[in-house]
Amino acid sequence: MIKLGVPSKGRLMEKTFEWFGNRGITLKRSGSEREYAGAVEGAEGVSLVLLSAGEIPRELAAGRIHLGVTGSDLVREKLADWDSQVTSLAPMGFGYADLIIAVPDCWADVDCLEDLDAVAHRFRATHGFRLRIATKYHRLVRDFLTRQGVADWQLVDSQGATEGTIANLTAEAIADITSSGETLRANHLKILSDGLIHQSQATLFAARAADWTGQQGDFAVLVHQLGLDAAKL
Ligand SMILES: Nc1ncnc2c1ncn2[C@@H]1O[C@H](COP(=O)(O)OP(=O)(O)OP(=O)(O)O)[C@@H](O)[C@H]1O
Ligand SMILES: O=P(O)(O)OC[C@H]1O[C@H](OP(=O)(O)OP(=O)(O)O)[C@H](O)[C@@H]1O
Repeated sequence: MIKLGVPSKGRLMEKTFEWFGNRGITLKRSGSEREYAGAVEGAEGVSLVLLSAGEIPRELAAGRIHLGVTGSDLVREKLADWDSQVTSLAPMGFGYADLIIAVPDCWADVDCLEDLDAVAHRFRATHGFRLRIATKYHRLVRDFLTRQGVADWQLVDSQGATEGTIANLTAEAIADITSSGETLRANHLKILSDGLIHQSQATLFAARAADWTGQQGDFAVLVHQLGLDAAKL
């Protein structure tokens, strides 16, 4: 069987079911409301595995699932050298979110990364420690700031309510995803003009490490059914 990993709850799950449904494949949760079992109708040799969106990158990398739907941000964050481990088969047109760097609105002289670099330098000289950026996207933020030549910062881990860390005095800046911008506005934060790290959306990925032996026939049919460009595979 081709194992397809799909987010187990919320809008990502609903939109994923809709995306496959529009292509003639019915995915559904089977069993009770709280049971994480799934069923597939309309595609031969495909089984459904319901997983946390955040765990799907690791399951793909380990080859425990052949295909998986999750945010492109999560794959880049959780997998070192992600494109050597998975192939991106199709952006799915939902689950849009931007990973950005934001600072307090009241930092009138900080609008871009160059300003942040200058402030971070002064901050370290004044306070004796590096300016703190709260995030759960450690790999993506570290790589981005290093590439952009910003120095004198440190990352502090925040697994949720990240925009609140500044008011709580545990960070000076944040890096988090935003979609409507409401949370940033409510917490009096502004995005740096060149602070966009990644534009994420739900994406269908294939695992390079999965055992594809004997799955090629069913996979070829699935690729056709989903309208994927076979030449890209
Ligand atoms: N407004 C939003 N808030 C949170 N995540 C969003 C939003 N818009 C899109 N996303 C995307 O949804 C994905 C995160 O989904 P979700 O929070 O269900 O994952 P998770 O961290 O595995 O959750 P859990 O561990 O609670 O199961 C990310 O790829 C993220 O970019
Ligand atoms: O731009 P917006 O539409 O306001 O959305 C962005 C917010 O949504 C996410 O939080 P989530 O609700 O997943 O909770 P979290 O604090 O646990 O990350 C994200 O971490 C932001 O806080």
